[in-house]
Amino acid sequence: MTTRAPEGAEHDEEPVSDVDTAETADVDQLRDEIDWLDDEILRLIKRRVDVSRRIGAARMAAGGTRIVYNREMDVLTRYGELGPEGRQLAMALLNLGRGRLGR
Ligand SMILES: O=C(O)C(=O)C[C@]1(C(=O)O)C=C[C@@H](O)C=C1
Repeated sequence: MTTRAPEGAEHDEEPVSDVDTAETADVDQLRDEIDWLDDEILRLIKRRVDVSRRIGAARMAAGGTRIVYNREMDVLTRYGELGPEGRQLAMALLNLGRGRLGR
């Protein structure tokens, strides 16, 4: 069944036509995908933090430095593909890996 939106109806109101219903279904599906992606991203970030901390602990136990600047530059360059926000993201990841040691 197709109904028409009343004159002056706002777009963010309840769906009133088949088209609106289809768009809402699309958005719901896309949001499900975003939720799934965010879960995966979080899982991978936690894994990265763990691996980064293990490398740092092993290096320091061997008398090495906590930070390796050329490796950090590689990470920053890689995420720089996403522009300035990518570099911010890389810095956040590096800081998470440093944990308390880096504060
Ligand atoms: O690659 C390393 O040697 C690491 O210690 C990992 C890592 C990282 O999180 O990417 C963490 C700290 C270093 O300063 C550089 C890179």
